[in-house]
Amino acid sequence: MFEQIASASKGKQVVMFLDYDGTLSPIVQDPDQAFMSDEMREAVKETARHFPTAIVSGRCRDKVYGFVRLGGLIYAGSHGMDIRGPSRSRKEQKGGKSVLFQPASEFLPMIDEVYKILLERTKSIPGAKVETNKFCLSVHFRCVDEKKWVDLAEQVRIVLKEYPKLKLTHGRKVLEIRPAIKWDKGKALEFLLNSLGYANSDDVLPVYIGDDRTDEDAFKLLKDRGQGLGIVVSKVPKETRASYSLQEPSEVMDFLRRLVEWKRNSIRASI
Ligand SMILES: O=P(O)(O)OC[C@H]1O[C@H](O[C@H]2O[C@H](CO)[C@@H](O)[C@H](O)[C@H]2O)[C@H](O)[C@@H](O)[C@@H]1O
Repeated sequence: MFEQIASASKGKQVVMFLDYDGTLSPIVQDPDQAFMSDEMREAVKETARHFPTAIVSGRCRDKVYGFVRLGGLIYAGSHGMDIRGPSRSRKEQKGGKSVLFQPASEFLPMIDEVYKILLERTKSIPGAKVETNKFCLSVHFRCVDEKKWVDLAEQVRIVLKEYPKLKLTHGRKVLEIRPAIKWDKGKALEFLLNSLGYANSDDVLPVYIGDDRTDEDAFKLLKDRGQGLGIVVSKVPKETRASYSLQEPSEVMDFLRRLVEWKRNSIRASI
């Protein structure tokens, strides 16, 4: 797989897009403890030194930055609804100037309201956890007894009936609530490519690595563009629009290291 990707990227600018949970950090029971290893941080840091790199997460931007703790990267939180991205002007980009893009900002009061209601509604279900990700909410059931999953989903459904402008999606043992706007990780990827100046460029190779259903929107975008590569992180074969797969975050780390090494060698060879 690596050789195929390296050969596809010859003469092209690789732009790296990385999901966080399950891709850079292993899945753990407590979402607040999903730390990334120092080795992975180093691999991401080196990746960002060699290629434009963005973290695209369901978490809110501040939270995912709190886990990654690296400058020089683009951060897109809340499934791409909270982007601190590069300025469109090359001059400003060089000066490190960034711009905020938040297409769902009008939903903030509604999301806050629903967060409070869900906290109240789910507090009697042991193990249930409601997490706010600024423009989105996550209702976790990883630590809920399987017999109670239906009850929890029903509580969420009842609440959302009153909020038709919000929609429900599913992730890894999590129900995700977000504004029903046409915006997802795929749109965020496209937005970032445009912001980086690669809107209609043939000599760019976006690479997106992710493990969850919301990452499929980004894999689809790449397929539809006929440009770039999706890499799904999964231990088991699953239906996906990604072209390649890695089994777990440690393999993602090895892949990033190899890519950096390959880039260094190609720079050396060209001198
Ligand atoms: O887009 P991502 O960066 O992958 O974020 C998706 C969700 O990830 C987190 O939940 C998942 O990881 C947790 C920690 O390993 C795990 O406990 C949980 O079961 C997983 O669903 C995060 O907590 C969510 O808010 C994100 O939406």
